[in-house]
Amino acid sequence: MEEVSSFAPLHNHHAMLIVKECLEHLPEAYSVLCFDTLFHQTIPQFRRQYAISTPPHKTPVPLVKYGFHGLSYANIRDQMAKELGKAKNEVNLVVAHLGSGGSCCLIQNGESKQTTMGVTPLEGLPGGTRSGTIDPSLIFHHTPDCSDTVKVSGRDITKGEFVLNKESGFQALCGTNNFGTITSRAFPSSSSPDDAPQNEEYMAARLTYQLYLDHLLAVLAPYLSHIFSSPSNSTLDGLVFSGGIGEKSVKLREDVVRHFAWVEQLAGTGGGIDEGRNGADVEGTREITKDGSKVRAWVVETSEEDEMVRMAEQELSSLGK
Ligand SMILES: Nc1ncnc2c1ncn2[C@@H]1O[C@H](COP(=O)(O)OP(=O)(O)O)[C@@H](O)[C@H]1O
Ligand SMILES: CC(=O)OP(=O)(O)O
Ligand SMILES: [Mg+2]
Repeated sequence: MEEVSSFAPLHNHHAMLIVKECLEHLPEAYSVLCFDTLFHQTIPQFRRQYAISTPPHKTPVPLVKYGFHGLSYANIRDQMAKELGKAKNEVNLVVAHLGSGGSCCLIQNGESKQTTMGVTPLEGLPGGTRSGTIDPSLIFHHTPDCSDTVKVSGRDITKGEFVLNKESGFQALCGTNNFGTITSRAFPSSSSPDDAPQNEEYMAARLTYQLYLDHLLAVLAPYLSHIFSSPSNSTLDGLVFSGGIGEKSVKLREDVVRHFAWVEQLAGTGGGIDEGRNGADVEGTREITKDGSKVRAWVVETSEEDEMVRMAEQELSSLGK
């Protein structure tokens, strides 16, 4: 595990510190490691493979897509199956887990079939301080000494990874990594579109919001079409919003769902976003689109902790403990 720490520099090192503390202070306890990548083992090989040669040196793990937020996706899949009264292996979902790092997952028949994060959590959507997918060559021009290392929290990390993980994303675009702040700057509630402020802060927030929405739609559209066009003619059970941004940003959910209004028009459902449901100040799993919508959208409060408890209980009961 030490060896793979560098693959998720914002996460694995801290996870390793917890593992060490547990081993040291709870030596009698039975430890269960819950991997955030496990849920994505069902992604087909052609989507896991990168079109690059095998490196000449040995790497701790093969350089393929692993995906992350798997604990969250498993928990959301289970919550949605319960909500819909379906078996877990029958649900078809497109899930957006949007937190300080964001990713999306295509879930068909209860299994992950594609996700946006890759060999590390950097690929895919931009995040609070992460670049997300960029032209890989850009970093050599931006930080010519990108393979030199810097010390972060007492360990070495390449300058390139530091820039891409910690000095990019929303923070780099508009000076804050909080999407709530970005939305309130970009859409000040008091002003009409005609007298919206044209200052730098407003413009930067606006650009960040547009960029994020655009990246998100560029992922969600093909994921939805995978479900609608599947040979088994399966139905979409939900477009799910989750994570801090997905659970809290009424505006982003509305803009995403409105983008798919054409699906409702073609199908003649009269469906789409239900402003009352979307804006309601309630907690827990709920649908936010009108009854009869073809793209049924939901908010699901994810719990990676619940999924870890479930995995640990399953492991212990299989051992008769
Ligand atoms: N009111 C809000 N509206 C939109 N986004 C919000 C709001 N409050 C917090 N957020 C976003 O939620 C993010 C945290 O999400 P969370 O899933 O808890 O992140 P983490 O990836 O750290 O687990 C914050 O970084 C912020 O961008
Ligand atoms: C795996 C990952 O990127 O998690 P988070 O988005 O919570 O940082
Ligand atoms: Mg999180």
